[in-house]
Amino acid sequence: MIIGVPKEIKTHENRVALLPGGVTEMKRNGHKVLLEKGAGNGSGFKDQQYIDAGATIIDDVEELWAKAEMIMKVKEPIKAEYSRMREGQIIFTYFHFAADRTLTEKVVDSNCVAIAYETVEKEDGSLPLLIPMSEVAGRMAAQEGAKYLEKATGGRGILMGGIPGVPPAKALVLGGGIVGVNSAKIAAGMGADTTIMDINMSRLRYLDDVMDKNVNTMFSSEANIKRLLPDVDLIIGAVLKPGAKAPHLITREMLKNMRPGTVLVDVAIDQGGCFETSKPTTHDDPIYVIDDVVHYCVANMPGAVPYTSTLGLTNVTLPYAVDLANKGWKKALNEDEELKMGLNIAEGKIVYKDVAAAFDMEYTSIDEVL
Ligand SMILES: NC(=O)C1=CN([C@@H]2O[C@H](COP(=O)(O)OP(=O)(O)OC[C@H]3O[C@@H](n4cnc5c(N)ncnc54)[C@H](O)[C@@H]3O)[C@@H](O)[C@H]2O)C=CC1
Ligand SMILES: CC(=O)C(=O)O
Ligand SMILES: [Mg+2]
Repeated sequence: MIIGVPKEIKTHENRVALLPGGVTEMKRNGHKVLLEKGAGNGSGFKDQQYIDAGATIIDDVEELWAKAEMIMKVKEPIKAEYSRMREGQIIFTYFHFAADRTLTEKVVDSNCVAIAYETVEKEDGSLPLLIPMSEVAGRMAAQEGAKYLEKATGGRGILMGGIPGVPPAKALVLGGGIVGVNSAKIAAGMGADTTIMDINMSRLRYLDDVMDKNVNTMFSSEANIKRLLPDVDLIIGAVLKPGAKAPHLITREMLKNMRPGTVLVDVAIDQGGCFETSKPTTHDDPIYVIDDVVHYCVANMPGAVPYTSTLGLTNVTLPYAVDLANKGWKKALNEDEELKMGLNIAEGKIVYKDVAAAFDMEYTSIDEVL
């Protein structure tokens, strides 16, 4: 199979979908890799390393998309890329369809095969291709939160850990999954008095067992959230129902109950965001203020630490990509339930229920396309 790896073009997105070692692995399996010139630069991997591994460097991105039978990317295709997607082509990347109707419609119209990293799912419900990026974004969320709590960046001017004689900041983490546990770890490590909320009681029991002393757990409900709002400094949004649009746990009205300079970091923004007032921002211009509350809503947080993120991502995506290349998408998905969960749209049909539901579009059972 011919595999194409374009350079990411989203603002400050420096990750790349395949490492030189991945090229070697693809070649060993009889495949050909086309890499867009400079695609690995942002993560510290030079064209020459890819050439040495056996890749062909392509200068013209249109040519790369036209020739590739499978595109491996990091972020969802954006406007400039819509016209490049084509019938029968496998696109293996993050899509986050439920947050983006236009993208959903463009992918349907293209008749390509969209396999989304974020919905590949193991039997135990874990999301193996999302986990490493959630680990990165979770850890970053606490450090970005600490930064924007500084007065000069619009925050309340409170130090996360306080000092002897002065209490620390209070952090609230909504969702105790991978983003949640990682952000709570860092926030608590900085000394913040941290609360994690979730609707999954077994998860709360686990977190209660393993987290530091300055982390409390609380059942997630509107009443409990409202109770904490007047007193928290930092809120991290980390909820997820795989593939679906995120629920709004904090409404615009509720911002009035917060102190000026409170910081919201909405990591769930890639699925539409869990605060009503969230809208996607970029690393160029990451925050905005509504009712004196600072909002940080960057949809590709891991793009800021591309060395760590590219290694973390490609560690987990490569085996699935090799399988897709070796078998073709239908056979690979039919033989692997985990990968099958990744198929969102194929041949113009939406086969992931929560994506169709997000836009009231037609849903087709996956077995009809496989
Ligand atoms: N902005 C960015 O750059 C990035 C965003 N993400 C996003 O972060 C979000 C969280 O991802 P993960 O932690 O990996 O998911 P996860 O599945 O590990 O955890 C989600 C948690 O939310 C809980 N939850 C669901 N509804 C809830 C509610 N109403 N109240 C409280 N908790 C609730 C679930 O029980 C689960 O424990 C996803 O939308 C993911 O795509 C992940 C990586 C990077
Ligand atoms: C998961 C995701 O959206 C990202 O890594 O950018
Ligand atoms: Mg994202």
